[in-house]
Amino acid sequence: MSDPSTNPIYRRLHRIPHILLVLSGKGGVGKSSVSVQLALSLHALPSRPRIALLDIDLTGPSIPRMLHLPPGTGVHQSSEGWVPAYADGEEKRMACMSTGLLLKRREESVVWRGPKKNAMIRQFLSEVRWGDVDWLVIDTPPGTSDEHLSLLEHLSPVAPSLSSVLVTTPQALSLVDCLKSLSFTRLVSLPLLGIIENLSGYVCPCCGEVSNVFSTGGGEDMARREGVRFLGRLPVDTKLVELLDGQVPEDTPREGWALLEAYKRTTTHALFQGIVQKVVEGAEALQRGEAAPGFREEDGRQLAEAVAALAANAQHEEEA
Ligand SMILES: Nc1ncnc2c1ncn2[C@@H]1O[C@H](COP(=O)(O)OP(=O)(O)OP(=O)(O)O)[C@@H](O)[C@H]1O
Repeated sequence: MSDPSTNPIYRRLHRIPHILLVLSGKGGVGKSSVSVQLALSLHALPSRPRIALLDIDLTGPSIPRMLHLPPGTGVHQSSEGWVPAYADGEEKRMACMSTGLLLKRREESVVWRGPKKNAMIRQFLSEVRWGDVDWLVIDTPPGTSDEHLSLLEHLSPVAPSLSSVLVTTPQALSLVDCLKSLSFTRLVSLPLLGIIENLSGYVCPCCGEVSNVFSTGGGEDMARREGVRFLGRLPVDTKLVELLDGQVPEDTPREGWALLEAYKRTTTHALFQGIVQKVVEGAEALQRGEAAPGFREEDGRQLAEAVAALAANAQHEEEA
């Protein structure tokens, strides 16, 4: 086996204790907003961890908009690699990198084929100067695409730090795709910390009360059936949308990071506390060598070996 210290991705990432992939079977279920909320909620922990948020949704990057970072903000080249943008000002505990930050205008489209996407993912993993971060949260594209395979191939030298969470909505169509993503995590031996059910119920914009006007519970049922941990349910919250669309309410206290302060005042933030606690517990248990609940490798292979087998199979099918 080759010496991992010669691998630029290993050298850049091997000191990060927790690398968390946010997955969803389907587009539009709220994966990016969950990634941002995970990053914000981790940032707000009393232990004051340092967070890096990497947007691998290369052609549909929404993280910069949600973090209120306009194109071109902060990202620049230095002799030691790309310096990421910081969303929390001088505190510099929330670093972000995304193709959205490299564009000149937000409306600019990114039309790339597989090899260019693969090269960009590699660059993001090997060339960004994250510094000593405690959590690297990676927002991935929906489904189980070429990008996922590239990402896991590149990340296999740091496999012991990897885990994932899966976002779904309660509707049957989303749940079917969620099950496909769940089986993907097993196929590649990627530990899954659990399932989050988003857009489940509704927060009254006037009183903040949560009601179940739509179907709920599908994600929880699936988690139970599959023996996977259910991390929690997040309702439709109009205040959250306004915030992630770039509007910090007028009455937000001005000390501290305005986005985080405004987020802490949403109903969803209160509900997210339980989720982030379970994520931290799950990731720390993994670090101690315990298996994630319901985690089973499809055929007993370790991540690197399983990803290599899947990539070889994909190549074989392309050539056939
Ligand atoms: N709990 C929620 N309450 C209200 N709106 C939400 C919630 N979660 C997500 N949204 C909104 O739904 C839209 C889609 O969310 P988001 O971009 O996070 O989905 P996604 O799964 O990442 O989509 P894509 O597949 O396009 O990357 C956004 O406008 C977001 O603000």
